[in-house]
Amino acid sequence: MAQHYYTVSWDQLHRDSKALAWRLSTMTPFDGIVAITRGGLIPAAIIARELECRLIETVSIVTYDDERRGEPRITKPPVAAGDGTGFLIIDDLVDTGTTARQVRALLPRAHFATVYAKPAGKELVDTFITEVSQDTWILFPWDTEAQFVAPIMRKA
Ligand SMILES: O=P(O)(O)OC[C@H]1O[C@H](OP(=O)(O)OP(=O)(O)O)[C@H](O)[C@@H]1O
Ligand SMILES: Nc1nc2[nH]cnc2c(=O)[nH]1
Ligand SMILES: [Mg+2]
Repeated sequence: MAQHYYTVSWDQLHRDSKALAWRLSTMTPFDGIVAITRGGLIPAAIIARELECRLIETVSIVTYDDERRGEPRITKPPVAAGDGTGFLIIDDLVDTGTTARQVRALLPRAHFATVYAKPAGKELVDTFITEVSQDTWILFPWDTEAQFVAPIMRKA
């Protein structure tokens, strides 16, 4: 289990994804975006809007079951991105780099960007915005919901 949690709100995810779009805007135009599902879908939608890119391809890769990492399985390869030339790959984060390695092998010539990155995987991506420590688990807005929390004194 992770030592720390880093909770990302919808608002923060939007802001961080937009910051990534600003950085990528100096590298445009891209012919299309490849979103790594599922986590890359929402960042990819935000970035596609900012870069005025209307061609979105997907690659489906399953590596985790909650916080447990397994063997990566490609359940849908990209079909319209060739070797990746001119394409931008978007994922929510890179952690160990397992997913990134698989996708890079499929699309070696694409530009790879993530919103968040951990040290073990950050060398595998070309551009990212925010780094968190390796022992931190990022909780995305789709992983969480607001709920009652007991007062500090009651918990003690
Ligand atoms: O660098 P890694 O150690 O490979 O971890 C990063 C990957 O893990 C998560 O995907 P996950 O497999 O949980 O699937 P999901 O996107 O469908 O939630 C995340 O969205 C990245 O794609
Ligand atoms: N939600 C989430 N999925 C991950 N997959 C690999 N690392 C992480 C993480 O920190 N958060
Ligand atoms: Mg993913």
